[in-house]
Amino acid sequence: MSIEITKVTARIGARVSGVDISGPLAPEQVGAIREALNVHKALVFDDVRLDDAGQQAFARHLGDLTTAHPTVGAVEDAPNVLPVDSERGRANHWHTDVTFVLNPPQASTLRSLTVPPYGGETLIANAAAAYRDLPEPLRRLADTLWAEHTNDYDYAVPDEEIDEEKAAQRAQFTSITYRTAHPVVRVHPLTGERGLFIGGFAQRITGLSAGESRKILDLLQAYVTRPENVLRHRWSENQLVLFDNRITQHYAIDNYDGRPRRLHRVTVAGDVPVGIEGKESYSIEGDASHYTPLAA
Ligand SMILES: O=C(O)CCC(=O)C(=O)O
Ligand SMILES: [Fe+2]
Repeated sequence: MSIEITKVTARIGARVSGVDISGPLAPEQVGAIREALNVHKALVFDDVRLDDAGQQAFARHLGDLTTAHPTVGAVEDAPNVLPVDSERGRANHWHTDVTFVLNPPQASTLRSLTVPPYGGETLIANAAAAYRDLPEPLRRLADTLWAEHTNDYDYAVPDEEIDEEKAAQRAQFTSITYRTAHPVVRVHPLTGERGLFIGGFAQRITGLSAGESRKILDLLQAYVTRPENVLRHRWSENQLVLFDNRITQHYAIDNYDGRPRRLHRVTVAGDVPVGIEGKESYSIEGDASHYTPLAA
């Protein structure tokens, strides 16, 4: 059996077959998966027979795991597994996972447990294609910018949707404030590819006012979310999606009428981002070393 990679769209996403990720993997198989991830940014594995331990073991092939989340609790008896449950909040905003810490996860895995009968797709965008799409003057501007990412910002939730439980979840999410400055254009450490590294936790462009920051971030973000740069993944049960968190953003569409939807997330610890001039991200507030070991 040899690994087969089949593109899902021109710019992002591929299905991987010919490898059983529930068992031990040979170094060549891990190498082929890593290579496919570098090229396609998001990989879909169908009919996986994994439990939490198996998902953790698979993710560990790519590096050390983070604990489930800096501030949100793990699945019982699985400290590296974050429950992604429609009951516990919905990630229907564009983001890159946990970019408010100094070394955000390099990769995320999502495994489907319960899939709603309709809707509930995950959008995943290629932030490198977005960077390449920028007209030259905007690319030159982006190259010079840094952004502050934080978990503590003004999440817009309509008042009628705030109930006690949601307020408690929000309080837990922001129970420790993190703030980190990252380059707006990040160089991928394995491929040298440049990508826009912004997303929902990027709230402020260093040196600009909040209002100016919003305009610049919105302008750049529009290139990330261009339909050509986005994979719309429709879940079926027992799938695993692996995406490169260094060079993508994602969005969980809230279009399933509150029907049950449950995924489990395991993330792989990442490196400290580096900008095009070799300068590293720096922490402004909050030490997340308990959450994510610094990957070598
Ligand atoms: O529910 C999804 O499809 C994605 C959830 C998400 O963004 C996350 O867990 O990081
Ligand atoms: Fe996410």
